[in-house]
Amino acid sequence: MTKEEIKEKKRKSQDDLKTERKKHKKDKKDKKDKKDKKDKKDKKDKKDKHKNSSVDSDVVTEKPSETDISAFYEENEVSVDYPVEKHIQPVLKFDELSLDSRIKSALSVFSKPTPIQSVSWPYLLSGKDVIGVAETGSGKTFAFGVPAINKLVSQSGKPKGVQVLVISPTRELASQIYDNLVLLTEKANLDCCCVYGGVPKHEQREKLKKTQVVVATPGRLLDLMQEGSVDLSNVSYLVLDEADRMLEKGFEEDIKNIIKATNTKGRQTLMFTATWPKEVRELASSFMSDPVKVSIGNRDELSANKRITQIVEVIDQFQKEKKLLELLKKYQSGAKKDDKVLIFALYKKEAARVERNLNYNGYKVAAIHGDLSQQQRTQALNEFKSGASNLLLATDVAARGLDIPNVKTVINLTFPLTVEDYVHRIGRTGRAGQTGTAHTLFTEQEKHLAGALVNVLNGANQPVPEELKKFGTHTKKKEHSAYGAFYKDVDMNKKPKKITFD
Ligand SMILES: Nc1ncnc2c1ncn2[C@@H]1O[C@H](COP(=O)(O)OP(=O)(O)OP(=O)(O)O)[C@@H](O)[C@H]1O
Repeated sequence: MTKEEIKEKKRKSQDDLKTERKKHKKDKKDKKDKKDKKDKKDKKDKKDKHKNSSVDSDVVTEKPSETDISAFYEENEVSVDYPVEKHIQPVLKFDELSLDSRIKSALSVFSKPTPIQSVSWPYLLSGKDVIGVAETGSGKTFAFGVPAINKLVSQSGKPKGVQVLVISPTRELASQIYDNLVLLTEKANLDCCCVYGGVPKHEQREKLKKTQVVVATPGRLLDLMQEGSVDLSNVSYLVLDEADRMLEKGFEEDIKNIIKATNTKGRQTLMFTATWPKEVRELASSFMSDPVKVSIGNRDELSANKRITQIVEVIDQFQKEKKLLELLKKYQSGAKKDDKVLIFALYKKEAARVERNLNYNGYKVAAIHGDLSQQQRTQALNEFKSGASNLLLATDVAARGLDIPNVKTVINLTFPLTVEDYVHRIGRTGRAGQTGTAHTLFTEQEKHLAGALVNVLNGANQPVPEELKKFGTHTKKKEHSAYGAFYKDVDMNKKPKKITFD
């Protein structure tokens, strides 16, 4: 090849490269334009979708403006999984809702509905089955509770038999839901009864004879059903609170047996939770009829409350208890000395050891775990709620649902067995619009959960420590949902052990 030919070839290949680059740039631009166009269209569709949603005149008395609704949907990242033509507009103020005046008066302590209440109430009041997914501490108890009691008071005459049943995974949570529902039933001259294990049955049997509303943990409820002390055949409003926990494989049979005993034809079924993993969705739908799924925030991915500052520290597991003492100094000294701190351990043996160690170091600590009697558990929780004690040590029995005022910090001394449990645990702070901090000690033992934790941190715009990234960011699929918060040793080869609620 002559020099000229070589030059010509070089020039040609440079031209080719230029054309290639130009083409690539153009493709990229086209792609971007296409995406922008699609985003614009999606946004428009979303707006139109809300415009198209109908007002159910029976449940909504006043119509909020379309602009208000669009702004509300966007601000709260509301998603309603239901055919557009069947959508019902949300209620943005209590006044917009057609509710019994006694129930309205019980709500007057609040200024307006929370987003999950705004969106789910119109569907619930018109008799629809609803799956409600919203962050921890966002008012889900009244979201399902208000329509339940309103349904009872709308009947002519005093309703007979148990008509509303709420199932909850722990005794403490059942008791808290009961405390909330009683605020409504008392006003409406109805009875509410709470049924859970660890306390004598006699009083519960007596109350069951005349109540219309029951809040229960599954174990004790089944026990009372088997001895014939409760008839669920009139239950026409059934709620699974912390629904994903209640649908885990180890609990499936108990829940099926309870649901079978309810009024299967005319029943309205509700599932509420802050985490809705794919694994439970199919089973959930088998108990529901044409459900509306309402989510607040982007809840298709596991996500934590964004008002919680999440700090994750990767440390050697033998350093954990020393580190805990440092953290308590950090979170409970000076101006913060009376701040409430909740510490999570994983196993009850671990909790008992840490409790001794904290007492030895001069901390007055209340504790809730499975080795304690129900009376001790209730007393510890009450002391922490009232502020008589500002340090509570708990296992995952306290991870879900508990609404304890002013918990400033959650410390995860040992990481839970699932990242869903992590989201629930840290959700004990930052409730009802407040902020909070979650400080988590992460060790190599939990490295298989690192990827999922990184996703949760990223999703809430929290810093991800380099040491955590080193464990790899792949997410391990949950192999069996029975290894939840109440499970002891995780051996993936073993058949899942049946977990019972009491
Ligand atoms: N409309 C409202 N406005 C302000 N606060 C409210 C409203 N409704 C309920 N709350 C309060 O918000 C707090 C949290 O409510 P709740 O315990 O029902 O949360 P949750 O969504 O069930 O949380 P979790 O997922 O942890 O179970 C409670 O103290 C409750 O009284």
